[in-house]
Amino acid sequence: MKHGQSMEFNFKQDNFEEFYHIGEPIGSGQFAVVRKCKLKETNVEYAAKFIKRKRTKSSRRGLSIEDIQREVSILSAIDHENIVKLYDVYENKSEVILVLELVCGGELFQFLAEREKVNEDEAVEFLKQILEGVRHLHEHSIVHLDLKPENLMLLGQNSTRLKIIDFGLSRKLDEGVEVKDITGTPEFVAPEIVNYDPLCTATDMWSIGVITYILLSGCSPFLGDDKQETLANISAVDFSFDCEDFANTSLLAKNFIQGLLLRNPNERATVYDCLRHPWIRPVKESQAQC
Ligand SMILES: COc1cc(-c2ccc3ncc(-c4cccc([C@@H](O)NCCN(C)C)c4)n3n2)ccc1O
Repeated sequence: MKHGQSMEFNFKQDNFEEFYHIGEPIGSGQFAVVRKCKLKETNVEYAAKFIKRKRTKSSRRGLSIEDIQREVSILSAIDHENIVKLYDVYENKSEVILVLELVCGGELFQFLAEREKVNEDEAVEFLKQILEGVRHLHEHSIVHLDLKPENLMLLGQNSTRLKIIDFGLSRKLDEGVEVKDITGTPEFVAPEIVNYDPLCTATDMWSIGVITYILLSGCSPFLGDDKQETLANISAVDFSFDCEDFANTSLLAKNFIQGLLLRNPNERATVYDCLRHPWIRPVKESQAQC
């Protein structure tokens, strides 16, 4: 597959169970369940995302084939070590089944929950992987729009290698086509989502700012007592580093977060700015420019 060229997937009409053993459920989304599965021919394990199809256009249950094709088209256009891979697609009357790279180290969220927070060196190692994966997306004019710890998964039980999953809200930014009215999880959405303004790559960068804040403190910067309060805090960009958990956090780390949690998307650090930020890529003595 050439760089940037979508690998077109013809949705296979074969009976999925003829080729795969279906295993236990490992996760779920609104109209989807993710199960382990094993290819009979090779015994290799995969993740299978079973997506319920709308039966009629007016149905409120299930996803339209257009929404499903959008995720397949996006997943098939990307190939990066920090983004989950799509291998095959099957369909029947009621479901579309995405055969994906199995990521079985659990959600970064769980890793964090067991540790409450991580030290700055560990946070930087996770963030470098997130930024490299998001750089690949943004270079292909793709925005994820649902970046949060639950969608950042560790490859294996004792691995700190990270994969971005769940492209159900992701979009290709086509020239001159405004992307609006998409809502991820309130805690992580940018002000432009709250205000129904056009979305862009900077929308993902805001979420990375929220994820970094949580990684370093275990606190969520805009979380209110309810959804309305959370969205009001986001719209007002009302956050601080007062949380006692920031007492020992470096100024560079706070500067990194402040460069992302800015109301104006045009002022926010890009993924390139973040990869060059001295907190992420410290300038070694020998490299110091005189
Ligand atoms: C849920 O949607 C997707 C899941 C995946 C995916 C790929 C490989 C893989 N290995 C393990 C899992 C997995 C394991 C536990 C939970 C989940 C998922 O359901 N949780 C994501 C949370 N999201 C729904 C907020 C997914 N996955 N999920 C890929 C694309 C998706 O759109």
